[in-house]
Amino acid sequence: MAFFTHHICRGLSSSAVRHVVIKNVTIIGGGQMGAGIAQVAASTGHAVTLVDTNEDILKKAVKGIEGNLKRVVKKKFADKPEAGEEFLQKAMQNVSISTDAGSVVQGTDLVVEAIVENLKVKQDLFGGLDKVAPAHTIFASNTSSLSITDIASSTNRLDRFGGLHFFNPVPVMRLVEVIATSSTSQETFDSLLNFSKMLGKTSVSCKDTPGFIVNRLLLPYILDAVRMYERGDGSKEDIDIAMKLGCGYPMGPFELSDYVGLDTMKFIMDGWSAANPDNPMFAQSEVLNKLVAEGKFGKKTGEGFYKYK
Ligand SMILES: CCCCCCCCCCCCC[C@H](O)CC(=O)SCCNC(=O)CCNC(=O)[C@H](O)C(C)(C)COP(=O)(O)OP(=O)(O)OC[C@H]1O[C@@H](n2cnc3c(N)ncnc32)[C@H](O)[C@@H]1OP(=O)(O)O
Ligand SMILES: NC(=O)c1ccc[n+]([C@@H]2O[C@H](COP(=O)([O-])OP(=O)(O)OC[C@H]3O[C@@H](n4cnc5c(N)ncnc54)[C@H](O)[C@@H]3O)[C@@H](O)[C@H]2O)c1
Repeated sequence: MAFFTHHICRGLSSSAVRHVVIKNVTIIGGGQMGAGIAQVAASTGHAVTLVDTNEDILKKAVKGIEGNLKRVVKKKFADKPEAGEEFLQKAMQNVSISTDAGSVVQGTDLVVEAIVENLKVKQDLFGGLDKVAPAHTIFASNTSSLSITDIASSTNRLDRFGGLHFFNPVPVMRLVEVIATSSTSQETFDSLLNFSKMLGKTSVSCKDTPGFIVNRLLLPYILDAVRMYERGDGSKEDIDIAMKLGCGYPMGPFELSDYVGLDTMKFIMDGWSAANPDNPMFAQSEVLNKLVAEGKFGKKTGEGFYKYK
């Protein structure tokens, strides 16, 4: 059940701002990102329903969440095992799963979508949910590269629609980009900011511009690394080592691409290429296309630029 709260918003000189307090969250997509968002939301006291079309993926996601939380408990509650066990039980009790998004959104305050990076698929999902979700329910997409305005256009709740862009792995990465379109209401935006804060994340505000902040800068970097490799200017191993040791990045661009998922990378790349057909930066990458065609999506399939088996 949602309720509203008033608070004084810093920077808005004592104007009262309302936000929906989010308790019940539906997360759609039980892959890497959806499972990570579910883990963080459940362990911060939210009632979470994780939805996927594939039941096996949901079972795997729940197993993964439990495994990750056990690692957290072992570390954080090293000298308080009982409190750790209680934390784990409570967090796991907060997670339920479903393959029927339409039925579970009926009691939800927030839908966070983390499904495949495809505009039409996201629009179809939200268009359907818009017809059955309560009026107060806020919709948010975790898209990496698509326009939130375009995704929201399949609904009649443009004022209650925004972007929540999490980073992978969600339990570790501290940032959330909160995206407002020109139609997102202040109340929705404040609700999304507050939700990010409740998850323990630091948020930055972004306009609905391509790639928001992080990916607008990350995409040319990764693309340039791939072009260097394709030209034979450096091996992927050397480029990765160079960026880790030369810049202090935790992963090099090829390790990061494998970690994000080359299928997702290709969806992003194809979208930007279609939107900017004359920009040589977005010309097709033969190496990426070949790996994806071979089903080598990176860490999640056991092979991408590198082998993980
Ligand atoms: C290729 C063709 C070109 C195509 C062009 C398209 C380009 C598009 C570019 C955009 C991609 C966008 C993707 C997305 O929208 C945005 C992103 O998410 S970008 C990715 C951001 N993430 C990163 O940059 C991650 C960088 N890596 C790291 O920070 C670290 O390597 C790591 C993943 C945290 C792992 O750290 P390590 O030290 O190596 O390993 P440990 O195992 O010791 O872990 C440290 C610490 O973290 C905990 N942990 C690790 N993984 C998880 C997990 N999955 N869940 C929960 N916890 C995890 C682990 O337990 C350790 O905890 P501690 O013991 O320290 O408490
Ligand atoms: N991988 C990353 O590093 C990363 C980081 C930030 C944002 N994102 C974005 O998050 C989204 C998900 O990425 P991911 O890496 O978790 O992908 P993933 O492939 O790991 O998971 C996607 C899941 O969505 C499910 N799915 C597909 N269509 C569905 C539908 N209609 N209804 C319910 N479930 C459906 C699939 O079965 C799959 O389990 C994408 O939009 C991606 O761009 C990814």
